[in-house]
Amino acid sequence: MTTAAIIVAAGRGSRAGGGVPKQWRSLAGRRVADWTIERFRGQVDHIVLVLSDEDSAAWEEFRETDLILAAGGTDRAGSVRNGLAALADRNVQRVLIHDVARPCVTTRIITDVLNALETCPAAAPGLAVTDALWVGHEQAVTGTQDRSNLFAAQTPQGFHYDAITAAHAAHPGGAADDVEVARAAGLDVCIVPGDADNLKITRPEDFARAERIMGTEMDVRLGNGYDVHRFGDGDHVILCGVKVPHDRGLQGHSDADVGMHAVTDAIYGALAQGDIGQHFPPSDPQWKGAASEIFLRHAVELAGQMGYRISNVDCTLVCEYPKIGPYAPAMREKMSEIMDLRADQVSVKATTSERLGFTGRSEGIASLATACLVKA
Ligand SMILES: Nc1ccn([C@@H]2O[C@H](COP(=O)(O)OP(=O)(O)OP(=O)(O)O)[C@@H](O)[C@H]2O)c(=O)n1
Ligand SMILES: C[C@](O)(CO)[C@H](O)COP(=O)(O)O
Repeated sequence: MTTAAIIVAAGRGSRAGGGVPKQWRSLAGRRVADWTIERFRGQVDHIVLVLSDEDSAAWEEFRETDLILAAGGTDRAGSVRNGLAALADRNVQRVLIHDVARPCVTTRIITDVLNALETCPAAAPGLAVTDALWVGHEQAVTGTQDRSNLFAAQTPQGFHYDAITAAHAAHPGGAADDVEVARAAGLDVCIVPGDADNLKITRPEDFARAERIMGTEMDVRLGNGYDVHRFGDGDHVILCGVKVPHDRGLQGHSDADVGMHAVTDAIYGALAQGDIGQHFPPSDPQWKGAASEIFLRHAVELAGQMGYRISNVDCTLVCEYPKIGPYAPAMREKMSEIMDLRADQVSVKATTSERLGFTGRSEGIASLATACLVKA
């Protein structure tokens, strides 16, 4: 089952003011769009970002990433249609459509919408209206409105891809959201619980509220990892996923990738979920000679399941030889690919121990790592 998210980000944010469209303004240290994109990483297979032709710097920037880009339409629905078209050859079954202006969306909401799509052709978060509702005219109450069965609509709104694509193609226009488009095509829409914190930044004061939400929910975790492997016979070592020629090999039950083991343990540590030995016991013959990326992928998956995203990882290799510098870029690239991070979120560096101790005598290689995880 292939799942995609379409983040519509082509609006001008006229009600929010501020000189630049709201999605490019800063919120708790990052741009609104960066927060929103981050929320969907690890939750879906593809992310489409719909951008206005006016935002040329964003086109330049995001062209270099794994995001699929699509051009904005003249209204929100037009942007959604272009986002759907950008997925035409990706064999997508489920699609989530989300406002870039809702950066506080939670993993819980995304998961609930996806789970609801198992049984419903469409599903979306709604917030039951709790305030009394009035009808007003010229600052005077002219009537009241029964609030029972009323919901405030939120995003991401989720659909079966073929059904919502057909629904948009058939719709005459003017819909407030994709649920309205889906219902016009006869699709049943299930409501999952929304969240008051999943606000859409619309007016200038919404930035302060979103910052407060970000601030209160910010859960940052650090973990450290340390590992040592002894030199033995061989003509290469595997370090951070890269084969490095050397006149000795590293001994170990798996491929003895001391760097990747330290990074994996740092992630387990941040999650307070033990260490590699607990998850992949050395006594178990199935891990004999195993590629260490199996362990790292497991730790990353566990982080996602627990609702954390990896913000950055820093790994230090301690050895006199082999020289790490020439291989460090490939190591960063390999580990960033495994962890689904950008290369600038992964650091690999090395130091000697001035010929002191077991690393100084070239009896083995040690590695230390730190991982920073943030509640997604
Ligand atoms: N032509 C458009 C219009 C809107 N949107 C997106 O649709 C969402 C709707 O939220 P809204 O608050 O209406 O955004 P804006 O249209 O940017 O805001 P405003 O109406 O204040 O200009 C936003 O993510 C916006 O970027 C879009 O992708 N393409
Ligand atoms: C789709 C939406 O977020 C549902 O609440 C909303 O309708 C889009 O924003 P707008 O202010 O109605 O344009």
